[in-house]
Amino acid sequence: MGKVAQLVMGPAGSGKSTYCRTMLTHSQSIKRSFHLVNLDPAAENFEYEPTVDIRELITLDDVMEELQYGPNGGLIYCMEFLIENLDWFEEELQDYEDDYLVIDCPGQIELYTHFTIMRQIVEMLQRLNYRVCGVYILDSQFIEDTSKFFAGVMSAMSAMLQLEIPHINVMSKMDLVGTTKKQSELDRFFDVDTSLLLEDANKETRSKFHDLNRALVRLIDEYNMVNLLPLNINDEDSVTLILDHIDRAVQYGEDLEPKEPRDEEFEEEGGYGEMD
Ligand SMILES: Nc1nc2c(ncn2[C@@H]2O[C@H](COP(=O)(O)OP(=O)(O)OP(=O)(O)O)[C@@H](O)[C@H]2O)c(=O)[nH]1
Repeated sequence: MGKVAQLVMGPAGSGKSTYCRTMLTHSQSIKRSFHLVNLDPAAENFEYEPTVDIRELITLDDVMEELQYGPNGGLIYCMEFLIENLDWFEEELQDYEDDYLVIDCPGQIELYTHFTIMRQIVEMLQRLNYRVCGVYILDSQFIEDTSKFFAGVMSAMSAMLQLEIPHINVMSKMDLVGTTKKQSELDRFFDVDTSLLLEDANKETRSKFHDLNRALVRLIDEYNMVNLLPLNINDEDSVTLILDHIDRAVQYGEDLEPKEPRDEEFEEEGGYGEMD
C-alpha cells in the first residue's frame, strides 16, 4: 500500500499531540500499524513511545542550557540541526514496505510561515517514497469569532502554500464546544457558506474593514480552505472521517482497492484544497 506520512502541524497547544495519540489508538482498533515520529525537541511525555524521536538527536533543554538560547530561538536551532543531520533521520526511518508515520511537529508558527525547514523534511520524506499529507490542527477556540477564524485559516493556508502537499484542516477540541454552541452555529464553520461568513465578519468590524473582509473570504473560497474537519476525541466516527479524508488525499490503498463511487461525490464537495 506504499508509504504514508501524516505531517501534523498547527499552533502551540492546538492539540497536535492529542491528535497523534488519538490516531495511534484508532489505528490499533482498525488493525493498521502506525508509527509515531516526534519532531518536537521540547516534547515531554508520550503515551505511545515514538518510533523516531528528535530528542535522541537534540533536545531544547540542552540547547538552551549550553548555548543560552531562549525557547523560540532554541527550537529553530534544533530544527536546523535536524536539517543538517537528515541522514540521521533517514537512518532512523527503517525501511519497511508499508510504513505509516504520524509525525508530531513543534507548535512554533514561524516554522510554517517563512522557514523552509518543514519543506526540507517533506522533500526528504518524498525522496524516501512517502506520500505526505499535511494535517493542520486548529483549536476550536478559533470559531469563537470570525476574526479568530480568519487568523487560524490564514496560518493553515500559509502552511499549505509553503509545503505544496495534499492538505487537510482539522478543528480539534470539539468536545469543548458541543455544549456551548448550537449545531447550526457550528455548521457555519464546517460547511461554510462564505456569504454568511462575510456577513458575520462585517457585523463584527467597522465599515473600513469590509473590503478586507471581502478579500479574505474570496481567498478562503479560492483555496478551498473552509473544509475543516471536526475532531471530537470522544467520538470514534469523527476520527474515522478524518482518516478517510487523509486516505483519499494520499490515495492510500488505491492500488489494492477499486475506486469507490463516493470519490466523485467527495471531489464535488470540494476535496482537500488545490494542492495535490
Ligand atoms: N478537551 C480536550 N482537550 C484537548 C483536546 N486536544 C488537546 N487538548 C488539551 O489541550 C492541551 C494541549 O494539547 P496538546 O495535544 O499537547 O497540544 P499540542 O498542539 O501538541 O501542544 P504543543 O506541543 O505545546 O504545541 C492539553 O492540555 C490537552 O489535554 C481535545 O480534543 N479535547
